[in-house]
Amino acid sequence: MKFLMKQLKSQWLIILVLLVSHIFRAHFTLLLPSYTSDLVDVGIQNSGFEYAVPLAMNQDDYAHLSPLLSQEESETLATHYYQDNRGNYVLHEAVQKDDVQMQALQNHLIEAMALYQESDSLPQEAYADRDAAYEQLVAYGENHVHNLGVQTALSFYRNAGYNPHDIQVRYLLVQGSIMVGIALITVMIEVFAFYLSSILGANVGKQLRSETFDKVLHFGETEINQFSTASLITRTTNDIQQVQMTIAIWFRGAAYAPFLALGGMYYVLNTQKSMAWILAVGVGVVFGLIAGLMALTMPKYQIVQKLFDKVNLIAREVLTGLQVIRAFGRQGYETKRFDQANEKLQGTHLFTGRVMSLIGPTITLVMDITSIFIVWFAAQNIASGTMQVGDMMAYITYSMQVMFGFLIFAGMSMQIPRALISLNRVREVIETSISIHEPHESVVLEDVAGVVSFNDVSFTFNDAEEPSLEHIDFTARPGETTAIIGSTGSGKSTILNLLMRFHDVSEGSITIDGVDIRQLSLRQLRDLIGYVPQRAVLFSGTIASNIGYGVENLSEPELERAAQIAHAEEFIQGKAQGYDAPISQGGSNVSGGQKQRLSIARAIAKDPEIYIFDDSFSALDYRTDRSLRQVLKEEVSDATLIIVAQRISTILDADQIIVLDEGRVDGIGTHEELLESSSVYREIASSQLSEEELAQTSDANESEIEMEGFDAPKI
Ligand SMILES: Nc1ncnc2c1ncn2[C@@H]1O[C@H](COP(=O)(O)OP(=O)(O)OP(=O)(O)O)[C@@H](O)[C@H]1O
Repeated sequence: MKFLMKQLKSQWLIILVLLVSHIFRAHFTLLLPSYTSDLVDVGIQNSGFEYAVPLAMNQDDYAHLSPLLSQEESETLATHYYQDNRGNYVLHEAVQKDDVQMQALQNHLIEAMALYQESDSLPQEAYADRDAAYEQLVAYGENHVHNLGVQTALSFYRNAGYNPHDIQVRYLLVQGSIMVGIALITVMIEVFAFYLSSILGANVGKQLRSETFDKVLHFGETEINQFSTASLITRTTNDIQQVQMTIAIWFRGAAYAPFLALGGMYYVLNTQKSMAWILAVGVGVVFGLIAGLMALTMPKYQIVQKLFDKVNLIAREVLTGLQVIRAFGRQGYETKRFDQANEKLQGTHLFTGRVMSLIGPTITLVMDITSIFIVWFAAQNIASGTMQVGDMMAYITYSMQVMFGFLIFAGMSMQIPRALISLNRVREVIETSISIHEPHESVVLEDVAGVVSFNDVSFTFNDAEEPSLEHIDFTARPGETTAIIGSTGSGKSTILNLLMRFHDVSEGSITIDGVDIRQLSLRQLRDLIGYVPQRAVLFSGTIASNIGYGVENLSEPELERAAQIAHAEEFIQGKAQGYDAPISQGGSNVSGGQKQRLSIARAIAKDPEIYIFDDSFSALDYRTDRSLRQVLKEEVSDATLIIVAQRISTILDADQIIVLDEGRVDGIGTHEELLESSSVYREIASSQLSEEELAQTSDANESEIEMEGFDAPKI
């Protein structure tokens, strides 16, 4: 939650505007039912007559009304009406158009106007005792009194020779236009709120994506392994998408619902308090239903996310290993494995889907039953004169809006736990503490020579029990080639990864020109090194963009030089577009050897002080391997070369060879020295070279095993 708040904090302005627009939207939405009520009660039932005030009356009616009027009321009539040429008493236009004056006049005349309707049924004595008679009328409710008054005004108007139809049409038109206006404003606010909530979701999504991406870019191997690449991809895509969608939907609907529900309740309580219990029961039942559904589905939603991970994992594994699966004829097995995971996911989805499909009809039923109760009790109130038909209609609408508000709020809030699971997965990535730290105060190396020293270095992986490297001690000097050889899993790549600070040493230290690499900024350390990984990685773009990846604005001659040294020029020139030939994602449109050459050219283009090659030559044929190293040595004669290799022929001419055996140094020396001193080295050498070659190489005459007739390219 704290994390969510932090993400939302930066969006406070959008949230504020959204909430304000929701308040306006609820306000306008809640205005409509009372207009509908007026349309029925005034517009239809009372022919558009809003006030119990005669707009006009003939002399007879005036005479009949007079005995019911007090002295003061008679004076009021006299001042507000004038006599037209037919002798009718007509209300002044200005008063007719002024609601305040009409209301005041109505307050003044209502008693007489209401009693007038009843005058035929009232005994003469009661007629004379106006107060007592009026009290009898009020007992039926104010609505009843008002209706009687309006009926009097209406009949006076007719008797005076006017047609009330015009007034009714005018009233319906005005009210209708206002209602259309309100509806339009509501729609506009709604569209605006939709737009804002989408922006809000998209902003938070973008924020999370860039925070995750930035974080992952700083991850060391340890953190990558902790999450796995597949999971990191799901977290940056699917999980963030889930959070983004929930935020957009929640702020669009759920944030609006309380305003609608509370506003509706206010109107309900203001109209008919006595019937509020029906609504309370309805809302209670809706809440009970939703709580029950949540209890049923929520645990399943948690499972869905995990099952989704599983399906993702299998899908990724299958897609990346498609060739192997086909080669080993394991399609059937993989299909079954995928189907199992997929069916589990489908089963869980079906369960939640079925439960959710119940929600609509059940809630509609509850709402309908509530409406029936409202109509039942309202009918009694209408009969007793305390309520009008239009009021009942408005009451039903308000009640439905209240229930709907609660429903939307609860229904949409059900999405939150799901989104929180996703948000938590994203938070884990963003809040992971990175094991490789920048130094507090970095040392800046100048005039770097490139002397790399491993000083009694040991290293244990986080999740491993045994150390992968123990007491590694050697120095690689500029102008020299240091080779590292050893069996699979002996720790060769780990040594290079420690030098790149993909991991930090557990014990001992690694220095460059005597400075601990942990004191150098990561930027400077990695700028000093040209790294060629074991598996060449290319990026989508062109050949030129891949070679120039580590350098800004690489000049054309530099680009060509790097390609020449890496022996990539020939195949580049063979392409119609040359250096501008496209490279597809992951370099899938070039061969393994070509990929490796481009990867080597990329390191050379950086012109670094230290080169590290992690078994980078094994994808090259023997000839190219030899020639490339020869040219490289000539061209970058001042640099420190560290080469990890599996092939003895690759390292025969190295100035020093470090033999690794199960994470320990078994021997350091030249080829000839090691043949003498290291049994491990001898074993590797004898497994790869013939007796003859061994004898030759031990005479330090490696050139004799060179391929004949091969010329290195001229640089
Ligand atoms: N992320 C890891 N977590 C735990 N152990 C690891 C991890 N990566 C490598 N190891 C272990 O560390 C040891 C050294 O691995 P490393 O990759 O350095 O060997 P290598 O000599 O480069 O092997 P190869 O020649 O096959 O590439 C191995 O025993 C390996 O199982």
